[in-house]
Amino acid sequence: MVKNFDFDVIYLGGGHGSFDGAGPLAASGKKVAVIESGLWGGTCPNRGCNAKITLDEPVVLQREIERMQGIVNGQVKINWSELVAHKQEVIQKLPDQISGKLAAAGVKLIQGTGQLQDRHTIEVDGQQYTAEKIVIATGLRPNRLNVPGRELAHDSDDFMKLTELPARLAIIGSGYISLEFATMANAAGSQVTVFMHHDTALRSFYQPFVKQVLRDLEKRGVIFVKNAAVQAFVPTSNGLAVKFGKNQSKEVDWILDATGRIPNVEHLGLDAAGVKYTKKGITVDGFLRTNIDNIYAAGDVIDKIQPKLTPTATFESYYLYQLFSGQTTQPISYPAIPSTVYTSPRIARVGLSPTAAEQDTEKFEIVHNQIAADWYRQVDRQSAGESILVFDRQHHLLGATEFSEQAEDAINTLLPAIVFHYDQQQMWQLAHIFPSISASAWHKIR
Ligand SMILES: Cc1cc2nc3c(=O)[nH]c(=O)nc-3n(C[C@H](O)[C@H](O)[C@H](O)COP(=O)(O)OP(=O)(O)OC[C@H]3O[C@@H](n4cnc5c(N)ncnc54)[C@H](O)[C@@H]3O)c2cc1C
Ligand SMILES: NC(=O)c1ccc[n+]([C@@H]2O[C@H](COP(=O)([O-])OP(=O)(O)OC[C@H]3O[C@@H](n4cnc5c(N)ncnc54)[C@H](O)[C@@H]3O)[C@@H](O)[C@H]2O)c1
Repeated sequence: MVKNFDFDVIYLGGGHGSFDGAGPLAASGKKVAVIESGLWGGTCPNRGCNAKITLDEPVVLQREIERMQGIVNGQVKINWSELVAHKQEVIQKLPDQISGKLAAAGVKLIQGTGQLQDRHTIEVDGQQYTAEKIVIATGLRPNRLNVPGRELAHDSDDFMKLTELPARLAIIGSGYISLEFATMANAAGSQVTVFMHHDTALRSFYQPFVKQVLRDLEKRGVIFVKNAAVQAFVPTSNGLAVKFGKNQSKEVDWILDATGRIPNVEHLGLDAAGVKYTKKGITVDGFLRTNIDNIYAAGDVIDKIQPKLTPTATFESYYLYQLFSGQTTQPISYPAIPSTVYTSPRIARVGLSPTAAEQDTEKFEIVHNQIAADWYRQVDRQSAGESILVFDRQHHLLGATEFSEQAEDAINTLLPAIVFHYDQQQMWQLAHIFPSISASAWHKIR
């Protein structure tokens, strides 16, 4: 007997993990609903990528003018409150644009907090909706360090709403958010202290490049406290104190807890529906299916080895659209997912890392390039920077890592060579606009 459901597919959560696939799925004729408790579009547009990159833009400008001193004169001073207002202007239309596009494709938008009642039913504000298939795409939320005074610390969302920049900023952790926000706050004039859990930062990036980024930030006045062992946050007459190490203390005005993000798996009714999860997220198979065969997951909430980033969430969402619309019956096959830390200079990477390639130098060719040796990077006087390219012995590009002002563009342009395994002949079929970052980057791989 075929049961009649309200929808073919309901997505729980309205971020990239759902909307990139939900729209095309509805447009293909399926009955689709998306439930969102907060802002349409989720983390990336509203309190992640788009918001952050807007705050970063004056840093890029400041650094370029710094390098061009003498040719242009004067320093750039960042007006933080104007910058935050500009960021708000840039991002405030995004939720309506995203929900508008979904509605136009035929998706039913349900605003509210959803909870599974059973394997086919989700309740939102007392109303029940049923679907043949359900996709959980509820993302992550900031971790809160479990120390006394934890309520005195804030998260990245709070930081991006600050209309006044704190004079003295403590950042706990040394991952993506810590290093990006330390870069911005330092450039805008804050005294920044980063409290590191261990003695390394950005552990998934190539460490010789990370060390150069840290050295540059140190020269600019950022203090890094290694193996900090943060114990507590306490109010003082003049601000707040971070208690760390053996009875050490640092007084600041504001504390950013950037100690990672944890999956939104609680209060979703996962147990009621029998869906398995761990503290790293929802467990799925190669079809992004949970142990309950009509319930799937997508985006950051999945327990996975792929980086929890927007390109991964988008790829998964699009894969589920293809699976649900019958365009594929195959398990998901992830491409090489690139990532960048938006420090200034940035570090970007994709594919096989130099560290992995160094383990077998017979098998791989590793090519180092100095950014300053590239005439195009001399145009804006880039002196810091390096790229490392990894090839197989037939000269197929397998991986690329770069530390430079435009590392994200250099890595992006090389993606097809890695994903489609181009040979020399194919590489020469691409005639890039000259001069450009793409032309520079491809010049080094052919
Ligand atoms: C500060 C910051 C900067 C970042 N910068 C980058 C970057 O530069 N590049 C990059 O690739 N990635 C970046 N990321 C990561 C990126 O934002 C995420 O990988 C991406 O947003 C994941 O999308 P998602 O759909 O899985 O989750 P989310 O976008 O988090 O969406 C999940 C949605 O589910 C909703 N939800 C949760 N529970 C319920 C419920 N019970 N009912 C209804 N709705 C619910 C939430 O409100 C949320 O809108 C950044 C993240 C942060 C925090
Ligand atoms: N450019 C980007 O793509 C970008 C930017 C920001 C965020 N993100 C995404 O958001 C996620 C979360 O970012 P994040 O920076 O919070 O996480 P992260 O995992 O990158 O870094 C967390 C940091 O907290 C530290 N830490 C953990 N426990 C600690 C403790 N007890 N004391 C001190 N330090 C401690 C870790 O050592 C690490 O340095 C990232 O993993 C990424 O998926 C991506």
